[in-house]
Amino acid sequence: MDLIHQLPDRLLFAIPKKGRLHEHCVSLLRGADINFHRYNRLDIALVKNLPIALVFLPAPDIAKFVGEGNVDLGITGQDMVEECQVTDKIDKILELGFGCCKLQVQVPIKSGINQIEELVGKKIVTSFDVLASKYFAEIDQKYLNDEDKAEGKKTKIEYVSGSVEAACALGLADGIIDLVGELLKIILKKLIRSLAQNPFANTNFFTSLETGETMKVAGLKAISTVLETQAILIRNKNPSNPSLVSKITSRIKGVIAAKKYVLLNYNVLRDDLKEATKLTPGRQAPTISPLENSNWVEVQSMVGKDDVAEVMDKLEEIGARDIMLFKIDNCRV
Ligand SMILES: Nc1ncnc2c1ncn2[C@@H]1O[C@H](COP(=O)(O)OP(=O)(O)OP(=O)(O)O)[C@@H](O)[C@H]1O
Ligand SMILES: O=P(O)(O)OC[C@H]1O[C@H](OP(=O)(O)OP(=O)(O)O)[C@H](O)[C@@H]1O
Repeated sequence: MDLIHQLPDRLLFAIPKKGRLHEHCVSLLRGADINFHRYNRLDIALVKNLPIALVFLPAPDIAKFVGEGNVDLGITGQDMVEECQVTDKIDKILELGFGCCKLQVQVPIKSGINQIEELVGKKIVTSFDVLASKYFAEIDQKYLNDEDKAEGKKTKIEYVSGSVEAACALGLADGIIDLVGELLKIILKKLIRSLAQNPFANTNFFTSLETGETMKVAGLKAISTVLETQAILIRNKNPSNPSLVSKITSRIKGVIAAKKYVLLNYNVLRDDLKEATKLTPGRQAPTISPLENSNWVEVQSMVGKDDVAEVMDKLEEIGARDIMLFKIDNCRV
């Protein structure tokens, strides 16, 4: 298992070794047919079917290493790229649609604080000290009076590596800046739709999602948003193998698109075709095939998963028949 000597010819692709993004990344790689075996406790894995080595790193290090060119490609949060100040050193290839959350200024509900300016000159605890310092530098500039500015007064930012939400309760801070999970809008929409159809369904649905629960449990409320973030695929500006980077990118795009779309197939009277294809215009155009009975045609079209139930209802209303929905395992769009 001489991994180290096999690395020079391989593209280095970093993914988070743990935490919120790890499982999503592993399933994305599997979907893109990037096959690997990771030996227990090893943070490097060779990909069996492509000249790639996966490197499992903490999310902040991924931003830093891709920015500095030690690693060619990586998946991390947009927040990490900005906190590590490597925005100019990397190319952001793709938003991945998971790890969606907001970096927010939070205060104890009981503090009576409602406006960001009430925190000026006070103490903020965070793991995002770079972003927090930038954010409060502007707030201080706006709200501190000239006398305080002349005295060099400013909001104090203190770094902690985790469990930020405990800082106010422990008397360490007046406010914190921390991530707050955001329910994916798509999932929320779906849930509302499914509840409308069956009010007793899916009551445990929320427990598996990022929720904002930590903030609530810690007795905190958000008073301002510093940043909205999600997981992104990033590359160094000079990757070692640009064509392999393109290949991986288009495979990952395919996996993401496959998650977003389904394939609808239905029959409709020729006279109703125009109205039907308005509902299912497809990505380029729908495929239309004649049937033995010349009054009817068959239509095939990719439809956003999000809207498909509504589209099917409307197709039925205009007289479409034999409406079938197919899951897409993978695609190139
Ligand atoms: N609650 C959340 N909801 C959605 N995405 C999140 C959430 N918390 C963090 N993230 C995203 O995941 C990235 C990694 O955060 P995470 O806390 O999982 O990392 P970690 O510190 O490596 O893991 P751990 O907290 O297990 O030590 C963040 O930079 C952010 O982009
Ligand atoms: O809105 P929620 O879904 O409740 O998630 C928010 C929490 O998630 C992150 O921490 P994480 O749990 O990853 O652990 P950490 O405190 O060790 O960073 C973040 O720092 C919040 O504390």
